[in-house]
Amino acid sequence: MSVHNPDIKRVTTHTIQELKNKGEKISALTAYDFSMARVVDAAGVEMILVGDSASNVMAGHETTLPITLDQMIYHASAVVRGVKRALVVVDLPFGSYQGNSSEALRSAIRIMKESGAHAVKMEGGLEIKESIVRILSAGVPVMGHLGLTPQSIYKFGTYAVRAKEEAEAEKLMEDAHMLESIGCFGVVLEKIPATLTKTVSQSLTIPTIGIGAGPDADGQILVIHDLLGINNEFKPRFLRRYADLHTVMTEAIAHYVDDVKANDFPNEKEAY
Ligand SMILES: Nc1nc(=O)c2c([nH]1)NC[C@@H]1CN(c3ccc(C(=O)N[C@@H](CCC(=O)O)C(=O)O)cc3)CN21
Ligand SMILES: CC(C)C(=O)C(=O)O
Ligand SMILES: [Mg+2]
Repeated sequence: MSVHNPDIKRVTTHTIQELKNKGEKISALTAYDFSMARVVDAAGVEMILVGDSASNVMAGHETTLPITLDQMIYHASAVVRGVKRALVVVDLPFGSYQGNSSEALRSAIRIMKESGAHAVKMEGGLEIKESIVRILSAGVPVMGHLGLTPQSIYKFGTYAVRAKEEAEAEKLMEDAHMLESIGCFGVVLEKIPATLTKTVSQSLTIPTIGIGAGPDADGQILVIHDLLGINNEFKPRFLRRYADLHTVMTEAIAHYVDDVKANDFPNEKEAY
């Protein structure tokens, strides 16, 4: 296996748009730390999202709501130091942009200034239009996020598929067009019917990045720990596991424990 498009030196929002224009799918994954970001970047992924899923995956919270702006900046700055090629996008966390557009702008600027990331992502449509406009006006690229928006989990109550009903599907389509018209460079579509993803992706010029949204998004994203099978509890139907690192890691660690107990580690060569 080799890295795709080795000629691309640095992926920008324009590169992502060009991939859609020429019909090449966009690959994206999350990362939350330096070491993981280095691996993900070197393997050829075009976009790395420092997701607020760090709240679940890194900190063990039930939802994405508790993670703070300072914590997102800590994760994002570590990721940026590990990335040479991919576009680095950072989730604005819950509470850092919903209040008003001035607060949203301040949060986005803090992320850009303190982490060195290239863009931010925000959940929602019309409700947050003014905030997105302000951030875009400051020259910060923004990615939208529609469908299942985990920061609103307590409004919806479940992580079930979104926009199955006609009215919700129409609202999503309107929001997607609004995001494109104000200048967002892309939009994440999470857990919506595959047919709706196809319709939205074909009618937008900007790229869509799907998760649990079927094969017709312009790109795909997964949480890196899910893809690698580090997590063995999270098993939604949309997830494909490409490795069983949970087993690999558990066996390696158990082996180390055995060796320590047996006085086998360290040996003579491993001592000074
Ligand atoms: N590890 C991880 N992976 C993710 O993809 C992820 C996070 N964390 N945290 C933030 C959000 C939350 N996401 C979610 C959460 C649940 C489902 C889900 O489908 N859960 C169950 C129950 C769904 C239901 O209530 O019907 C499933 O089996 O599908 C999907 C995406 C996606 N994001
Ligand atoms: C699942 C992706 C799209 C996300 O928003 C996250 O990881 O926080
Ligand atoms: Mg997120």
